[in-house]
Formats: sequence, structure tokens, C-alpha cells
Amino acid sequence: MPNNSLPPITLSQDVEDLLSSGYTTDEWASIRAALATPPRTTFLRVNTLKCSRDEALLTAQRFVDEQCKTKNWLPMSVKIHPTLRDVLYIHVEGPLDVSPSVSEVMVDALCGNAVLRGADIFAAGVLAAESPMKAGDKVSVYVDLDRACLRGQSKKYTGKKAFLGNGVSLLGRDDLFTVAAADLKGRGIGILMTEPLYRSPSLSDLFSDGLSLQNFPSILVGHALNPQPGETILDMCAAPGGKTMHIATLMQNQGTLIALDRSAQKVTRLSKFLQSQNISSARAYTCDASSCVMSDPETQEYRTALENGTWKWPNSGSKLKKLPREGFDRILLDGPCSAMGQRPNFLPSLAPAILTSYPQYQRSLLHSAHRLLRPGGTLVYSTCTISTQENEGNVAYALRTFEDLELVDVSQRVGGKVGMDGVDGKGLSEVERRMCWRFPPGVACGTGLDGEELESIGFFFAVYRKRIEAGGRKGLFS
Ligand SMILES: C[S@@+](CC[C@H](N)C(=O)[O-])C[C@H]1O[C@@H](n2cnc3c(N)ncnc32)[C@H](O)[C@@H]1O
Repeated sequence: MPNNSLPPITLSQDVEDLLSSGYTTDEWASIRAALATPPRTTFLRVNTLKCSRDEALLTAQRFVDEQCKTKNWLPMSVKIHPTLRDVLYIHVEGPLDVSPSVSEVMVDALCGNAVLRGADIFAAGVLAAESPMKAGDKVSVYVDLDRACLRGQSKKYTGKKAFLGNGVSLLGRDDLFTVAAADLKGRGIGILMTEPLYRSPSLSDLFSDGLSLQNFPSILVGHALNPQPGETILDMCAAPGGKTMHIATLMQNQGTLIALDRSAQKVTRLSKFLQSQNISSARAYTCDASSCVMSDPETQEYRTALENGTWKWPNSGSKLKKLPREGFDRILLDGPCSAMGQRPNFLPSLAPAILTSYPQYQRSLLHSAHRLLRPGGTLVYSTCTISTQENEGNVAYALRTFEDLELVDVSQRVGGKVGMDGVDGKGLSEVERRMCWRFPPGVACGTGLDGEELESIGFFFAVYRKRIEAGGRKGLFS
């Protein structure tokens, strides 16, 4: 195998049969191949509460110029997205023709995925390094594909591995593996990726300047939801909070944004994060969103308290059991999914039983979402997977189960349709399929400023509206 090609992802036959359902042989082959490689575009979302897009562009370009200089790369341009007003992007170069150097460093699959998307390597991310290795040495970086490399191993790893590029070690071998390594140099970077297989700047440090790394379809989801200042909005499965932060920004931090997650640990982090960003409109709660709807009398109590001005949401970061039925103007359901749109994806660990459990679980969340949404309200259902059972299958399920839900066409509002329509054969009519937003890995998710193809992770979303009943009655509570 040449040095610059990444190995295909490994899937058991059962899993492959489930995932390929709904695709032609050629479509599936192309999706499968793309899952082994990083997207060709890196996207940044501008926090418009912090800075304007033009200021962000200048900051990002300065940062990228500096990095290109340090790494001895040709200049790379940061560009403004032609249709989404808060998006910048950079073209990823690769695969490049890089030859491995002599000394070898091993990283795990998670770190390997990040390296291919432009990250340098934190000392703590290094699994093993060949001996001897001094600060300043050129090293070749490999990802462990057998999950068998021992931490701290000093001999060359003989298991299955893939080459990710060359870097320069900022620490000697011993320092890399000491507990205090993270404090030794800079921000804990152990290996600077100077000759990566895919060249994309490391951009996570731009966060404090108001720029977040976010995949394009995830940003599009925020715009498709179209949150407005003053509204009451629910983010049902919110952690780590990338989309929560975007929704709060689009609401201009005015209104009420309730962010739920089942994991208390994640909610603590999310609540602290929102506070650190001065997002006073949002509150994060530990809550099982699949069973969190108030009874009708409880909802009436909530509405009376709201009208009297006596309703108080509990403190952010705490537990919450119930939410008011038909209490939300807009709901985002970006729930747990098989994540088979993430790329690169070196070692997907998916058992068939887990894969088949997701659609059911997502349906239980859809039932809650439907009860919590007010008539006339908007629901966005999204996943980061190519599984048609979780995507088109569940869109069809919701349309057939909830008679008052209809799909809406948001293409005009978000600058035009990108990606592809929903697949056939999963219970959707042609018109309904046209209103699905499907982003198969390897297929362009739009066109850039200079006509170049933009590309991101695999993703899917659909936007519903809950109809107002005939006769103008808006629902149970109005
Ligand atoms: C795909 S992630 C959400 C990503 C998030 N929307 C973002 O953009 O940062 C799915 C999340 O759903 C949470 N989750 C799973 N089951 C849940 C449930 N029943 N209620 C609430 N959250 C749940 C998981 O803990 C996980 O953090």
C-alpha cells in the first residue's frame, strides 16, 4: 500500500448490510471509501455575539498565516462562505506525497482522526514512541489499528497501523510520558504535525477569539431551526453544546433556551461552558428527554405561573424532571445516533444489536418532541449518520405517526438546497424526500466562493412544522 493512502474502514458483514440498506452498490462503495478519509473542507462558525464575520476573518487569516510560517507551509486562505453569514472555511490539501521518517510515534484511533482533521498531537495523546527520541527530532506518526499498542512502548509497533504524516517532537521521549508532560511546552503539544498527510491548520485555539470548529451541516441545522430572539426553545440532546451555543447566538441571547442531556457530567460541563460565554438566556439540565412531558394539569399550572410572572426555571446545571406540553416554539432533536457520518472513522465499534437499537430510541425522543412542541412550532430532527433507518426511516415514522406534523421546505431561507434528497424505499414520497437534507460523505455540501466544491461529514436533517388545527385553535392550551 502506498504511504499516502488510508486503509478502508473495517465493518462486520452484519453491520455493513444494515448500513448499506437503501443505497445502490455504487453509492455505498463511495460512502464507505469516503468514511476512511477526512472531509476536504474545514469550517469555522463565527460567534457573532463576540465579533463580526469580517473581524473573525482577519483573526483567522492571521492565525493561519502564522501557523503556515511555523510549519513551513505555502500560505492557505481562509474564505467567507457564500451563503451562510456566520461561516468561514479553509480548503484541506491532501492526500500529500509524504514519505515516513525513521523514528516512529503511535497514537490511538481518536487522536488519529483528529490529526487527519488538522490537529497537532498533545503529549497525552501519544501512545508510544520509539527510543531514542529527543526534542526537535523528526518523527513519523502512525495510528494503531489493532488497539494493541502498549502505552509507553519503546520498540517499533508491529501491529496493523496507518501512516498519518510526519511531525517534530517538541519533547524528548521521557518527557512525553511523564505525568507533567502537558505542562511542559506551549499548550501541551507533544508533536507538531509539520508534514501531515492532509494539510489543514490546527484551529481549536481560535475559540477565545469567537471562532468554533463546527461541521457545515451542523451549522446549517442552527439556521434551519431559525431561532428568534424572545422565543422559548428546547435543545433536547444538547451536550457538548456546539448547536446550543449556535442557537443562543442566533437568538441574540434573548429568550429562553432549555438545553437537556441525560448525562449529569455533561450537563455540569455544558452549564459551566454557557456561563463562561455569558449566555444568560440558556439553562442546561440533566433530564431524560424521552420521558419528560408534564401532565395536562401540570402544564396548566406552568402556564398560569408564566402568565402571572411567577414561573422560575430551576438553576442551570441541576436536574429537571418535566417540561410543559406544547411549551416550546422550536425544538432541536439532535439525538444519540450511530455516528456513522463521522470521518475519518478508523475503528467504528458497532455491534448489529446497537445499530438496530438507535432508530427505536430516536423514536421515543420524537414522541416527546411532538408533545413538547406548540402548534405552529418548528422541529428539526438531525443525525450524524448515513444509516437510512435512523434518517429517512424515522422521518417517515414521524409523518405517519403524528398527523399534525408536516415537512417544511427551508431551502430559500438557508441560501439554497445543498447535499442530496432523502433516499427512496424508506417510506417517503418524492415530495417528502426532496425536503430531506442528506449529506453523504464524499458528496459536495455546496460550492465555495471560487466555485470549488465544499465537503463535510456525513449528516442528515429534516425540518417539521406542527400544524395549527382547523378553525384557528392552536392546540390544547390556546
Ligand atoms: C449527538 S450528541 C448531541 C450533540 C449536540 N447536539 C451538539 O451539537 O453538541 C447526543 C447527546 O444525547 C445525549 N442523550 C442520549 N440519550 C438522551 C436522552 N434520553 N435524553 C437527553 N439526552 C440524551 C447524549 O448524552 C449525548 O450527549
